[in-house]
Amino acid sequence: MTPAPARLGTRRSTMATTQSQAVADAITERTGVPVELMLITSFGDVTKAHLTQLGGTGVFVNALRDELLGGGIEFAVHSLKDLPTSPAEGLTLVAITERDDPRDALCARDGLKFADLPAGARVGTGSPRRVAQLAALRPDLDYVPIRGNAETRLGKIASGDVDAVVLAHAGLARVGRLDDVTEVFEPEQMLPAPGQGALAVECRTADAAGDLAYLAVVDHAETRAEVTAERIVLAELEAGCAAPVGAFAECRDGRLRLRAAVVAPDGGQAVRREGAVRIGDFRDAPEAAVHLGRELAREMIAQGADRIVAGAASAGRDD
Ligand SMILES: NCc1[nH]cc(CCC(=O)O)c1CC(=O)O
Repeated sequence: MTPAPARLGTRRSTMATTQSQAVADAITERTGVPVELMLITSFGDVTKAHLTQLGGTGVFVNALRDELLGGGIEFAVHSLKDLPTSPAEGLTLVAITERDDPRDALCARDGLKFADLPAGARVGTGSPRRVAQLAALRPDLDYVPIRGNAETRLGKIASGDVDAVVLAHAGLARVGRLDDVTEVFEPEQMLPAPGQGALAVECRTADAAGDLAYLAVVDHAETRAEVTAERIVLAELEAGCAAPVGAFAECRDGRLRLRAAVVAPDGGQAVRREGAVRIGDFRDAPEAAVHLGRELAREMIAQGADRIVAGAASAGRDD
């Protein structure tokens, strides 16, 4: 007997449907359960022009969560970095998938690298995290807010509105635009947003331990430990997705290494820290990740990171 299909709610954008379909395929392949994509239109999708004023990506997340709680879909796939750090009542992140390349990427005209951009060049990004870290490296460039999905933003290079844009490598991969990348930023230059590149599978809490427990087949323990540490830093700094906070953790050689930075909007002031813990047994990883993230955030606060976050709070949001 074929199991009943599970309904996966997704936004309509290319990035959303691509990542949802990839997760759907992985679930079907490993469990035999057919997954049906359900296209959900959110308020944010019909009022794109004013997304920054609406409160960033929250509107997209909320539309899917409303469908989950209302029973219209069984599960949803979100870009983890778009999810607030506080848990949603009645819902559970039943899986965190193995993350794609977590780094940010530069797409510039004429194949230019970041160092090749002439002084005064216009770089399109509305993300305070990206602007602050880039300004710390190149204060001579002009960082301009930009709206729309990845394809729209890349179009502004072709039209001459901007000389370059900075986007997540993972997102560019999902919309098939990696050919536009002229440089990938290493974590030493720019730390990604907490959770960047990872996808979160969310369902009703009652189903997570019951009928939909099989969704956990796409969970990836290393990624979960990494993004847990990163998101704890964000939560401890009481910073939302609009804050100039970069955090990047890596599981390697039995260790979990975490690097984080809080940078003032003009790049002038910064608090950067790194730390690591040995992880003997992967079952202990989530606890070790929480501890590592918390300690690092506290050290950063002691160095004034919370004041930089508060000072940047009036800036726009768009990561
Ligand atoms: N807020 C938009 C958003 N949410 C997730 C991604 C990229 C994919 C990812 O990080 O998983 C992007 C685009 C971008 O930042 O360039």
